[in-house]
Amino acid sequence: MKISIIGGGSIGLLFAHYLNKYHHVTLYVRSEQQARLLSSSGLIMQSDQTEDHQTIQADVIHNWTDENDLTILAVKQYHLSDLMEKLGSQTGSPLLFLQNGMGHLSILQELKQKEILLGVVEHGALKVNGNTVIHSGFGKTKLAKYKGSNELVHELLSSPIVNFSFTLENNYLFMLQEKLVVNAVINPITAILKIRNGELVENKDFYIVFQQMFHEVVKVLNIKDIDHTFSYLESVCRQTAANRSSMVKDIEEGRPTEIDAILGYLLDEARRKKIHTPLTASLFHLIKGLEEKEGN
Ligand SMILES: NC(=O)C1=CN([C@@H]2O[C@H](COP(=O)(O)OP(=O)(O)OC[C@H]3O[C@@H](n4cnc5c(N)ncnc54)[C@H](OP(=O)(O)O)[C@@H]3O)[C@@H](O)[C@H]2O)C=CC1
Ligand SMILES: CC(C)(CO)C(=O)C(=O)O
Repeated sequence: MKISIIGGGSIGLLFAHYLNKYHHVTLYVRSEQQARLLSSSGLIMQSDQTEDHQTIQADVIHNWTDENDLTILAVKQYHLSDLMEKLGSQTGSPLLFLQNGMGHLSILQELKQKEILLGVVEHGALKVNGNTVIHSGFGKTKLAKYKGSNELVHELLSSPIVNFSFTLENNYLFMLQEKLVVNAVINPITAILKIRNGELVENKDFYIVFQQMFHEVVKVLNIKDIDHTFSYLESVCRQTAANRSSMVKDIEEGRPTEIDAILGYLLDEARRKKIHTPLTASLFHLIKGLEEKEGN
């Protein structure tokens, strides 16, 4: 397949590395400098097991068109609004959105593309510089259809790429909600306390707040299988125990966080459903306050 990836950050570089092994990938980035670096020096992927260097096609976002089989959106939630005009001007090729949170659901309704997929990335990736990425956590990418046929999903599922598999989920809403629970509980609390993910389940007092937040979130999302969802949340927390969440890193590095698409989305839902969510509101404002204080 001819695949375009928009965004040369951690996830964009990771996806470009793996998909380029089996497909024809072009990476669209914001700066001329990064496009030149990738085109001239190639893309480097580092992990515990290996370091891999390959040539990659890269260009600036200005030159992106939908003359391809798939465009993958690998930017943060808060970057999407800037791309809407560009995505709206082309209506042909299918799109795959990989963002955490659920803020992007409302903008998908505005797009005319006939095929739209949603993805949940369970890998960990860390951009080192414009052409180097560390694959820090091995997982998989879950895909679900938002609209259109299943053909594209099956093409991706059948790409035999080592350490980079895709699975098909039946219901995009359940898929995004499950990840939202994880990000809504783990990210804000770890960012406020500046702790590793694992400390949430290791420290008995932090664990009380972890549970309280979980119960608020599942109530807003009207999740029925509470035991299964709590086990999933706890297992992610234990599997990523040594990690610092993306929100901790965003706050510390002075970048905006994805809090609007995570807790902001939940607060809107809570308001709409008239559900009282004092802890979600407090965590939301504490993160907003930290963003302001750290100049994010
Ligand atoms: N990193 C991870 O391990 C995981 C990330 N995710 C999710 O994946 C999404 C992407 O995250 P991540 O890759 O870490 O984020 P990064 O901040 O590392 O990368 C985002 C990239 O998007 C680029 N970008 C922004 N606007 C545009 C534009 N208009 N045109 C082209 N490029 C643009 C930025 O460019 P510039 O560098 O020029 O600013 C940046 O390189 C997020 O929603 C995140 O929550 C999910 C699971 C794991
Ligand atoms: C799963 C988790 C919490 C891993 O750190 C994550 O997705 C994040 O940090 O954004």
